[in-house]
Amino acid sequence: MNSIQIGVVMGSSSDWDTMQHAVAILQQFGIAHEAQVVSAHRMPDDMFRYAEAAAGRGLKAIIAGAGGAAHLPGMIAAKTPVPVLGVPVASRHLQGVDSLHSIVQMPKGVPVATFAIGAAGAANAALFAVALLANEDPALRAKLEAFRAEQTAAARAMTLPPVAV
Ligand SMILES: Nc1c(C(=O)O)ncn1[C@@H]1O[C@H](COP(=O)(O)O)[C@@H](O)[C@H]1O
Repeated sequence: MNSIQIGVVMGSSSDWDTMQHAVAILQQFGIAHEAQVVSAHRMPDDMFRYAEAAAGRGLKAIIAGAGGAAHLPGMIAAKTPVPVLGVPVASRHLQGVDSLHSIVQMPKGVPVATFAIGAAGAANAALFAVALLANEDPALRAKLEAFRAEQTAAARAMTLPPVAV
């Protein structure tokens, strides 16, 4: 069995609607991954254990999504040298601007690569992880290039409706 390469964690099961878009991309590219709830606020000891074990387990990157006071990606980054890709989940009251600011404003020395708010950000975090892995994997690089080519073809095929005014 392939060892797990990418960890996907999120602060709550309520983040799954967003974070499943990252997992869907990893599945599409056949990347061995895991997905689970890990909260810095609600289960800090578990979060520490997850982050401390990540490098030894061979994880190549961790995609961490959280909403509101989104400390999870930054706290994981504080405890592991494994690259952390942060996904701001849209929050109920501030639409995810709070999540974005919480994740992106890391102090110098502890980076979190921060993506857009919501599903597109989650998908892009996974595509970025695929691109990292593809540096060392020519077959995966070819799959990524095919994905891009399909996307280009779809964009070129776009047409616009007639003017409606
Ligand atoms: N931001 C964090 C963390 C954390 O950063 O450790 N743990 C949970 N949460 C966030 O709280 C929001 C509401 O969670 P609930 O829906 O469970 O109340 C979620 O978006 C979650 O990511």
